[in-house]
Amino acid sequence: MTDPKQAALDYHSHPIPGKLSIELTKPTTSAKHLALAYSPGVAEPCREIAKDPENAYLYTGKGNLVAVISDGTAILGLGNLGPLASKPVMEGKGVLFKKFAGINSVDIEVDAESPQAFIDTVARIADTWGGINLEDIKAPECFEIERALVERCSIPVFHDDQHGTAIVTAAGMLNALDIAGKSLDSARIVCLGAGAAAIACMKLLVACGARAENIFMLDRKGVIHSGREDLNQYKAMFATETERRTLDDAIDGADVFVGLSGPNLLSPEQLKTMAPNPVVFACSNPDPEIHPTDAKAARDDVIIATGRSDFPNQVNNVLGFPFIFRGALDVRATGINEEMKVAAVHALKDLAREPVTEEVLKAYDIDHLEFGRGYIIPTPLDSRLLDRVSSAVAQAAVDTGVARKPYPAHYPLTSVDGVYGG
Ligand SMILES: NC(=O)C1=CN([C@@H]2O[C@H](COP(=O)(O)OP(=O)(O)OC[C@H]3O[C@@H](n4cnc5c(N)ncnc54)[C@H](OP(=O)(O)O)[C@@H]3O)[C@@H](O)[C@H]2O)C=CC1
Ligand SMILES: CC(=O)C(=O)O
Ligand SMILES: [Mg+2]
Repeated sequence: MTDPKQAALDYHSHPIPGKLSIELTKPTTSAKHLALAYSPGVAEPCREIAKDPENAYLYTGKGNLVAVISDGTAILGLGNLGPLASKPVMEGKGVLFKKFAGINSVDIEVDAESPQAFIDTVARIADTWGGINLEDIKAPECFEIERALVERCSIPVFHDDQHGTAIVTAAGMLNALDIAGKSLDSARIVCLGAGAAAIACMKLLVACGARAENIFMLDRKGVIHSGREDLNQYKAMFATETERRTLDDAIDGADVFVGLSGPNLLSPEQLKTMAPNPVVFACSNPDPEIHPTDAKAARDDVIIATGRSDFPNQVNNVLGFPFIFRGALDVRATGINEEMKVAAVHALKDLAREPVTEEVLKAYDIDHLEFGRGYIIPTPLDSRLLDRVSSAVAQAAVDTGVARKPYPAHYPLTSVDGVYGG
């Protein structure tokens, strides 16, 4: 059997290093072409953009170009390995942008000595892009970084680990609880992790109907409760009045576990103490808080999801960011607001309830898949996502007044070949 570690390294290094390259969109075979592409022809669009910056959307790739920017401080669940070590993940996000939504991207790994240095670096290059996807930046710094960049930039700035993850988690959670015969407004929720992804997920679950008083959030020191004096302002929003202190205390009787922390932190014994039909989203990458095989061995009524592509129920922001940016770029939205996020939640949730296509069955080499315990959320290889999520996001942008262009005439999108319309 192929060693998975070696297979992953080979995939990244052969036949050429890396996962992305840049293609040309114009002919370049003659001197005439070169005189248009470069000197002297290139001066004409330069003059037009100098007259009106909006012309950059007409004469350059800006409108379909997203920067994937990280400082490498929270690479998946691997921690702070520095900017360069984050490059394979950032290239990976670029692969997903292109494959699933036809969006070009460039990854940028910033070696910044402070959050302010990072903000200034990104703000100075912001006009180059149609949007900025911030990635794998640790909490609490990520919150101020995103806030400052949203304020300084006139294009969508979106911290994927916060909002992409939250959107997909909320969609999967609404479906999973429905299947379990429970509802978000009465579910008792344990969230292990209190960082970028965890805080955003719990905020969006509350916006979708969960009760803040029903949520126990934990960091490395245990339950975030009102008696703690070491909480930053983001954790403090989830401080509860409780005597529970440890994961053992919090998980007892809980309906839901959301893991956005690190590997192997939920034991089968702890899972056994949860309420009937527990919903477990063990979303740490690459290694979940509990392995699905161990979870199912511990109890057969569990509905389990992970962030990985090699198990059913992949709750991962790959289902969000490509299509959210597609919709936002196509109406030239100035930002990605709460209404656009909620629209994406419902588009994802609803698509999972439709019959699965042959294309998906083939891609996953299975005969059958239907809405239920083993299928709570669409798979990333479902090509209907492009239309469903992008159009919902674009419509919400138009409806809420952040779109600078009308709802796209070339929608619905049936494939990435159609993203330029025409
Ligand atoms: N499936 C998906 O789509 C996504 C999954 N994730 C996963 O979520 C995890 C966190 O990512 P992110 O939020 O970006 O990172 P952050 O660095 O912002 O947050 C990490 C959080 O995890 C907590 N944590 C770490 N180890 C433990 C532990 N042993 N016990 C309790 N809490 C712990 C930290 O606690 P403290 O505050 O005390 O340091 C911190 O609150 C990663 O594993 C990542 O792969 C993230 C985004 C998307
Ligand atoms: C999926 C992702 O973005 C993460 O684990 O950080
Ligand atoms: Mg990430």
